[in-house]
Amino acid sequence: MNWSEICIHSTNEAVEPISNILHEAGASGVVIEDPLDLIIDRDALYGEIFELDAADYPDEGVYIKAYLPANSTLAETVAEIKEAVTSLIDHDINIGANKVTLTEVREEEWATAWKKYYKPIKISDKITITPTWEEYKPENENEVVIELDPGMAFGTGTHPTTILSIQALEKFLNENDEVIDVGCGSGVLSIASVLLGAKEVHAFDLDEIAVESTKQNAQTNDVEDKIAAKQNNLLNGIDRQVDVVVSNILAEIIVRFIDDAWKNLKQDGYFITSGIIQSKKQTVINSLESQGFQIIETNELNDWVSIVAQKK
Ligand SMILES: C[S@@+](CC[C@H](N)C(=O)[O-])C[C@H]1O[C@@H](n2cnc3c(N)ncnc32)[C@H](O)[C@@H]1O
Repeated sequence: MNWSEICIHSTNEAVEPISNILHEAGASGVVIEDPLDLIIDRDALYGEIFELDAADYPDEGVYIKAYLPANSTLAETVAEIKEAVTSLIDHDINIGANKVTLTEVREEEWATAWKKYYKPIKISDKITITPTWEEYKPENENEVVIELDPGMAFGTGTHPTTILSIQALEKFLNENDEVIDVGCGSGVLSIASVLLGAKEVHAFDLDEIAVESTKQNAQTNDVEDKIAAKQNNLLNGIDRQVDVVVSNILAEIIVRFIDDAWKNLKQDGYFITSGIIQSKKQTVINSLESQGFQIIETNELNDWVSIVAQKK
């Protein structure tokens, strides 16, 4: 089969909603080409070296690429994608240049195109994420290794927002904690929570494919007995008292369920949020504080921010 590579020139802020639009349109393996990846000292930060070619990257903004079957409905699919992306403006999301290009690619290129970016990555001193198809030998017996095949779900573990979330989990999660993961995607944060000592995790995602991916990846990592994954819209209808709520979703979505996160947390519990673009950081902090949360710390990677808040 022939495939077409769709490339959308947009902004960091629009990466997640556009990735969702592409997935919903049936695209496979979304690749983000962010020029900041060229500057960042990956070797020092995560012990991982990528072979990146500057020619693949825009001067400003990011390229979001995905692969669509080049069949008779391709033109309609691309038109729908363009319309959905443009309508993000109505949600106050900056879509930047919003230039869409289409290139035909051969099947072999498509199959490996996104995988070439996905290599074992050291998230912290303790945690390494490796794709299921790569051989990886832990450097020492304390290293926690998460094996992932995200398939069509978001969450290779390599995105800065996921890295920030895992680093916060490593710092604030205690042995035997109960955790809720809102917007679980591939299940990467749920699995990290269990491997860091959580007793049980309740993982929710609106997207059925993400729920399946979480279940599959939980099995691959032998933690399926500790992760209950379910389709759910944010925390609607959820009523439990946990130690940690973690959520890597856009700022616009986080502010919509801060009250539910508060209700579902024990006293002194932590709300770890990520997926927040720099310009929306203060909005999220203000909403958290007006709910009664105390901001414990904020962390930044590239243009992205994570916030750790505590129910006091
Ligand atoms: C940025 S991804 C994060 C995936 C993974 N947790 C990670 O850190 O890599 C956000 C996820 O939130 C999900 N999501 C978006 N809106 C949602 C909603 N209203 N309720 C539940 N999940 C939602 C998306 O389907 C997507 O899987």
